[in-house]
Amino acid sequence: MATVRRVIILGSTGSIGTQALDVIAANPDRFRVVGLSAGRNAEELAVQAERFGVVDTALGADDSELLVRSVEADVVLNGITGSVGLGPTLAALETGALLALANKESLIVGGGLVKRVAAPGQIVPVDSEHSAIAQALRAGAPEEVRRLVLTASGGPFRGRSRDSLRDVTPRQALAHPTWDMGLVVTTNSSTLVNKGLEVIEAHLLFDVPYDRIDVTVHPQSVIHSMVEFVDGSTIAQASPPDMRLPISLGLGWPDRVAGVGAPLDWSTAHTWTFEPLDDEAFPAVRLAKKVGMASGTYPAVFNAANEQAVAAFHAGAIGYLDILETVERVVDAHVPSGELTRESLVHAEEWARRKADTLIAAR
Ligand SMILES: NC(=O)C1=CN([C@@H]2O[C@H](COP(=O)(O)OP(=O)(O)OC[C@H]3O[C@@H](n4cnc5c(N)ncnc54)[C@H](OP(=O)(O)O)[C@@H]3O)[C@@H](O)[C@H]2O)C=CC1
Ligand SMILES: CC(=O)[C@@H](O)[C@H](O)COP(=O)(O)O
Ligand SMILES: [Mn+2]
Repeated sequence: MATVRRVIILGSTGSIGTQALDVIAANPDRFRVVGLSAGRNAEELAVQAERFGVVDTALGADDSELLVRSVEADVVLNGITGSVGLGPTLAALETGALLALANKESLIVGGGLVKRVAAPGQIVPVDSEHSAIAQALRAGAPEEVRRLVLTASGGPFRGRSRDSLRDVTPRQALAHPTWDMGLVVTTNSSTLVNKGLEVIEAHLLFDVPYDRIDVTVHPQSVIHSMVEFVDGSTIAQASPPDMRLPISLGLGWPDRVAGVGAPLDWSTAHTWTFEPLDDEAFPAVRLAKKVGMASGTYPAVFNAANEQAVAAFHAGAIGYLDILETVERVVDAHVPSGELTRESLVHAEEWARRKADTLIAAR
């Protein structure tokens, strides 16, 4: 019989956080919440703390980091949105707890810094594609892996030309076809920046070079990603689009949590389709690969510029196509300086946000 795992949930008021609490509430014999954190929503945090009998809570990224350092836990689920999750990610790794990582930005931005602190197997991906790959990798040895194939839903604007996207509204960008998620990741899915970030995330998690990581568009979001092996076999992970499955695997890794999600229904006819990514209409994946290969502070600059541009788009300050144009211009202007350290990262991120803000103000 497995022991009850003590879990800290960072970003507990968000999409990932609330679904994690659903999983835990349904499995009290497997998990117990010992810490909760949010950004600003103190009211909801207090309700959650009361419901789960949690004493230790935190608001903001710095306090989330302190919470992780001061409360003993077996698993830390980082469900914070944005690169502000880097401090809590590093703190969780330093405690030796398992890190169930939804906050992809912290790994992408921290890159080598995060990898240096992480013990082998300490980071368990919660992002659906990377959870799928982690599951598929159980089917073969690392040297037998030829290629990773990430699936992308294609977002709400799949099939459209770049020109036709000029006047799309925030409301349209938030109409994700298959997933119900927070504002930033949903917007990033529409621009395909999310897939670009996920390619970098896959490279960092699984040590596969960029020229062996592909993206295919799969609008149904049922195949969550695939691993191609050297003998030509491809292992895909399939399940209805429901984040409670990868969240439960993140919390219980390497064990599965029974009954957490509905399985696929084979009694009705249905079709899964795949199509190539339209790089002209959606250049984000190409740009992200370039940034990932450049490594160092480039991924942090890419992400910070995108965070600024996404916020500006939702504030009505720029148009939809300006998001990626801003990111591209900031990346092009970046001059990396020396070794990757926490300080050089902070410096590069601050520079990227200022540069993006200047470009946004000039629109
Ligand atoms: N939602 C999903 O299905 C998926 C999400 N992800 C990734 O998971 C992460 C979370 O996404 P999602 O749950 O959708 O986002 P949400 O916007 O729904 O939730 C974000 C959470 O982070 C908290 N937060 C925001 N800023 C801070 C801060 N400065 N310090 C501490 N906490 C903060 C928010 O608190 P408050 O409510 O107080 O603002 C909230 O709890 C992202 O990295 C995303 O890319 C990956 C795959 C799927
Ligand atoms: C559920 C999840 O993991 C999201 O990151 C998802 O990938 C978004 O969908 P697309 O980016 O494929 O549109
Ligand atoms: Mn994903």
